[in-house]
Amino acid sequence: MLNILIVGNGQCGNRILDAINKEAFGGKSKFAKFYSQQKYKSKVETIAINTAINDLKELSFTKAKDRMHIPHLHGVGANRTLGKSVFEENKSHIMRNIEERGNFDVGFVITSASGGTGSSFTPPLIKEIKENHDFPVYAVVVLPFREEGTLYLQNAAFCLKEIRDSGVDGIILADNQFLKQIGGNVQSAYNTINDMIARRILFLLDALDSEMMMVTDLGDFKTVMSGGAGLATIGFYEAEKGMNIKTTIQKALSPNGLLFSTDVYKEGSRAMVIIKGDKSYLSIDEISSEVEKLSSSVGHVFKGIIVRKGETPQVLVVLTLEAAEELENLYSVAVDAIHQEREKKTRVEEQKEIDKAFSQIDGLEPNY
Ligand SMILES: Nc1nc2c(ncn2[C@@H]2O[C@H](COP(=O)(O)OP(=O)(O)OP(=O)(O)O)[C@@H](O)[C@H]2O)c(=O)[nH]1
Repeated sequence: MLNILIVGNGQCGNRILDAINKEAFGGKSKFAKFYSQQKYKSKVETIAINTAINDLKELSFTKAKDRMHIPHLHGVGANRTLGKSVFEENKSHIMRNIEERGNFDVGFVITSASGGTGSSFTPPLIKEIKENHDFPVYAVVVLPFREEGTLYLQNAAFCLKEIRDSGVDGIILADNQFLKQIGGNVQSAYNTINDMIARRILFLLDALDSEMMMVTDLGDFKTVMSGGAGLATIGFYEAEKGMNIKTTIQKALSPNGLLFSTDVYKEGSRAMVIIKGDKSYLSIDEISSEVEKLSSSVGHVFKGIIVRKGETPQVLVVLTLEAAEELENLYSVAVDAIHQEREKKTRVEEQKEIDKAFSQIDGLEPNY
């Protein structure tokens, strides 16, 4: 049995964590958390951390003991410099909360890259965990819609770089912009995206702690995640009626299944393909031919099969990337955003000249 830590930082991280708890408690009901046992086979500890109390109150499936409020007005308003100093002031308190929960085999920290709290807490939190413990820690990072504004774009660029430099064992990317194809209004898109991420993480946990027909384990996951440029994404697909396993694997690797825009066959570095379902669907020949196709272009592919009586086949692919064109695009828009913010700041400085002009009449009265 694995001991797993999942931390959700900031509003986005909190909500994805809540979606994980919703799935794990098997719950549609808001009250599920009060009486149900988690469905996890592993021992999973979840902690939602936020500076904004209202974001924590909004959670429906995360127990009160798993919500950690770091008082700072109503969030840090997308200001990462402020966020970092709030983390520093509360670091020992946060680490104590984690440490009181025992030892872990693996940890996940979930955040948006672009807000204030999550994006500034996550890099130093991972650094702190890595310096004091020896379990692998993976970041699950949500990238912003590109039209959300310059502050969010510049935050995303700096946050990702800092997470990479934090000692993290790998970054799993999910991109709101790419996933917005799902449609609907923002709130329902968020819920759908959060459920998609939650489902993939729970499938992964299930697979890492399963007795499979063909085994993949935490060691294989670590090897996959250490490949490529330290970046990864996850694909998933549940077979539709009559769909064979070959097509289901292809769909998991296509834009239909991935959390981040990538051409798997061009940008992939290592992969882990896990197939779950009733034995009758699992044609070993079809599975092998698809896995071989993938390994001929990405290099090593670990394969795991979990036989579950009566279950519709589902495929999960963890894929590390050696290149990421979409991330390069994001950085080039972010650089423009950083320049825009800098110019704006200079303009504001110039406006201080206006203040100087006004101040010339301080203390004077009009004479008529
Ligand atoms: N997928 C997804 N993205 C979200 C959700 N909520 C917010 N975001 C995205 O997260 C980014 C904003 O970050 P938040 O997590 O809200 O900010 P925070 O970390 O709480 O920081 P502050 O509010 O600035 O203190 C934006 O890019 C949003 O699009 C959510 O529930 N799901």
